[in-house]
Amino acid sequence: MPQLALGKQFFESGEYDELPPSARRNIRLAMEKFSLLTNAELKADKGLNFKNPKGRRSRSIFTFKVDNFYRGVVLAPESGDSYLLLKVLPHDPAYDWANKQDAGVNRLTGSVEIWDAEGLERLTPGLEERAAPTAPEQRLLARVSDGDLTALGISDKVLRAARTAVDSAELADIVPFLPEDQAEVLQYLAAGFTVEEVWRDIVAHRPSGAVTDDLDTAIRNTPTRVRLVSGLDELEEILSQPFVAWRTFLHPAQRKVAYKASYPGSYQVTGGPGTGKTVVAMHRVKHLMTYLRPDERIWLTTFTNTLATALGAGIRQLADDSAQLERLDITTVNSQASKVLTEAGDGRAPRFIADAQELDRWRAIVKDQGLEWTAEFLQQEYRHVVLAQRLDTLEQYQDATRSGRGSRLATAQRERVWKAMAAFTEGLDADGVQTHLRGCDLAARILRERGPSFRHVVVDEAQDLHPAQWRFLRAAVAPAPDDLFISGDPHQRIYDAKVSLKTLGINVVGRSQRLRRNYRSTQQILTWSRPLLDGEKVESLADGGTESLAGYRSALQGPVPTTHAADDLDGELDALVERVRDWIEAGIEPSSVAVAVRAGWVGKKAVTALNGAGIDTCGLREADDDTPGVRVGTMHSLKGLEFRCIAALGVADGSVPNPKAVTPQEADELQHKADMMAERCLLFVVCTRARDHLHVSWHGKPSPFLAEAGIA
Ligand SMILES: Nc1ncnc2c1ncn2[C@@H]1O[C@H](COP(=O)(O)OP(=O)(O)OP(=O)(O)O)[C@@H](O)[C@H]1O
Repeated sequence: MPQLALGKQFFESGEYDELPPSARRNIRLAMEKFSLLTNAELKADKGLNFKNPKGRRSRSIFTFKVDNFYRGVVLAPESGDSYLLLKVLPHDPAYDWANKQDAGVNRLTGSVEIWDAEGLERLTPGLEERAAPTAPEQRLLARVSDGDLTALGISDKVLRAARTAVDSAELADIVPFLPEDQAEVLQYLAAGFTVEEVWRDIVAHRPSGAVTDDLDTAIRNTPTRVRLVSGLDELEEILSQPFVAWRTFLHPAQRKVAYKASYPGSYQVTGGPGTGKTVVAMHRVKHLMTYLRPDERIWLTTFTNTLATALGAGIRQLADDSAQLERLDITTVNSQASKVLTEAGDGRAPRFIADAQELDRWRAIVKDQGLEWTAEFLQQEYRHVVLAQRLDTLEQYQDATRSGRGSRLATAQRERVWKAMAAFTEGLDADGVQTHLRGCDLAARILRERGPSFRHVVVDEAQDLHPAQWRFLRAAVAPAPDDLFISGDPHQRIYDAKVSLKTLGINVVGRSQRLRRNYRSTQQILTWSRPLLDGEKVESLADGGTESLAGYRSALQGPVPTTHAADDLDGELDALVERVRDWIEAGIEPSSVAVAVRAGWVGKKAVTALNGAGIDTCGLREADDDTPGVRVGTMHSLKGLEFRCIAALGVADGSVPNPKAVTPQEADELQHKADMMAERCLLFVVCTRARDHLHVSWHGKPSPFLAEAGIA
């Protein structure tokens, strides 16, 4: 029985979803024939019109007729009866693509490799010429011997091209032409990893099978890039859903984490922006759902409602068993806490106040009690000391270490601060309102009494959770194998939330994995954005250590981000309109473009300017997938999202960092540093939301973050 298979290239191109229904139907019919006929019969079939392209590099790559306009490209090894569908393209591009590709077997893992051999061969002599003035021992991979490269699965032709690279940027030039696994090894070596580390962290995790020259065996050996199809029913099911590569092709590091049978306790996955942490969290949910016992439930949680909605949509693409899905709750931490408070109270949901209203209350208390501290100071003291450590009495507060706070408070002062705290909470209770964090604290206390409600909790965007929220999470699930699965990135901490998970009863020591491959943004966007955080100490998610972006890279290529220094706001808005118009005229959907601003009033100006130029816009928070128009929103509202194009507007001195969000150095040195770091991370988060294009602008002096990064 022939083995049908779909290649990652076929999913990735996204072109299948765009094909007319008649072409899609014909692809299904062709695949049906593949499943019925022998290799020889297929090649003789008139309807399919199997053709080996004239300039082909591989004897096993064929094109076949889908209809008068489209042709499919398939790998059909002579040695067997497997058919790997690689692409469906219009007639000429299909031949062009098929002509350039070669197929081989990775000498280390036995997996099938398809690469742009024409491009690689065409480029290599020119690269050698370019590299000639640089002595071989000064080139990028000089410290790695040919033997080691070969042992890591690098083939001779790739080795020859890789040896020409003098720096990572030059290596990036050839990456798009290389077999994926080999490119990955070279990128890690280029990032400074040793041969042993690459072996241990990358190569050893790859699925491997018998290494033969036989492409038929190799196709079956490649689960990370090939989806084997068991029969026509399964094919029908796959082709009837929209194509999303992450659903099928996990990186070995992602698969290992998501589908490990069980962890003896909590587990943590970290990684830079776009490394697929959310994808892994969703696959983990799928895995856990399969093993759920009757009466058990899973809670998948994240930071904002927008992200929770996106998680819901993602999970439904991944798992379609409605009985399983009914046992999954997807809510933010705050709304789950609200649910617990509602159930425990009189059935009415608590009324939450926003940060600005909270600050107004603190201002009133400062005035009433004639205090020497600012409202901001008291708000932070309440959040970072009192709520963080769950202090209930003055005695506890007097004894508390105020780590992270840069100002000292004497005993008498603490007494006065405590009086302010009491006035604050009494005021909330008297008015029947609640802050979200206090709500989480109360909900955690209720659950500790009542007992946990979930068997597993999976947390995404964990870096911004406050200790009170962590206590609620801890109380929601009993300590047990696979209790908490945590995913987050400390480089994206934009709300100054630091926790020691261990002291909260969550232990991930020895149970964590860092992901390094970015699937979202081009390497150019990563290379541009990384210096924003270079040299900064980024505290890890769990316990005091530090986290780094070592080895963080992307296989995607695109244009270098652009900057624009304008004389005034009007000039900056003109440049924004021009850039957005260029993107749209190049065929990018307006809804895939986002404009990020630090201050709301700048957003309004951007909307007026874009609308005035005939470009529709819509507020980021109000938009759903179907709302047309360019998205405009605050930098914070971009958290966790992604867009093909991002324009960051107003990245100027005096706006980024936003002085209102930064405690003055003289008021509290440590808090000042923490606030600055959160603002720095915010800019990093915004830049790394972009998939293809990034545009950053300012007028007046550029943001000091850009200046320090050597960008402006
Ligand atoms: N194995 C994969 N194959 C293809 N695409 C992937 C894979 N893993 C992730 N992606 C894609 O990469 C993008 C980023 O993934 P995801 O949102 O999970 O990353 P993240 O680490 O949670 O990002 P961030 O921390 O920046 O919010 C998404 O478009 C996702 O579909």
